[in-house]
Amino acid sequence: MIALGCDHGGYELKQEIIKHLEGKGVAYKDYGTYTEESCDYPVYAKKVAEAVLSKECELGILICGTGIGISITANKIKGIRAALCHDCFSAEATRQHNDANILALGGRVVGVGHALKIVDTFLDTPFSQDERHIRRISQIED
Ligand SMILES: O=C[C@H](O)[C@H](O)[C@H](O)COP(=O)(O)O
Repeated sequence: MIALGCDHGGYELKQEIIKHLEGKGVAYKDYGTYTEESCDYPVYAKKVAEAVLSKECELGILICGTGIGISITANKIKGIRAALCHDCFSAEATRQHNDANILALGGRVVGVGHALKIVDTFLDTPFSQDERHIRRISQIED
C-alpha cells in the first residue's frame, strides 16, 4: 500500500499519480488534501509519515508546489527518510542507498510524464541491504 499526500500545489500531480497507480493495479491510500483549495502542507506530511511509520503503508509519496516544504516537514519525524527527487537517478539511488521511505515531488517543478517515471523508479527499486548503507542509515537514526 502506498500512502499519498499533498497540499494544493501538489493536488493536480497527485491526481495524475492516482490514475497511474490505478492503471498499474498498485494499491494506495490518499491522505488528502482532496481539493485545490489552499491548505498547509505540514498537515499532510504528518499523515503520510504516520501511515509509513505504523507500517499501514510501506512507502509514501508527498507532493507540494516544490516538494521542499513537505519533505522538510516529513524529515522532522524520526524514522522518516523523505527524498525530494526530480530525476530517476536520484529516485533509484535514494532507495538503494538511503532506503528512503517517502518520495517528495514538486507539482510546480516537474512535468507529469517525468514525475510518473520517477514514481515508478522509486517504487520499483529495493534497498540494497548493503552493510555500508545500513551503517549510515543507523547513524541517521542515532
Ligand atoms: O514548500 C512549500 C510548497 O511548495 C507549497 O506548496 C507552497 O509554498 C504553496 O504556495 P502558495 O500558498 O503560494 O500556493
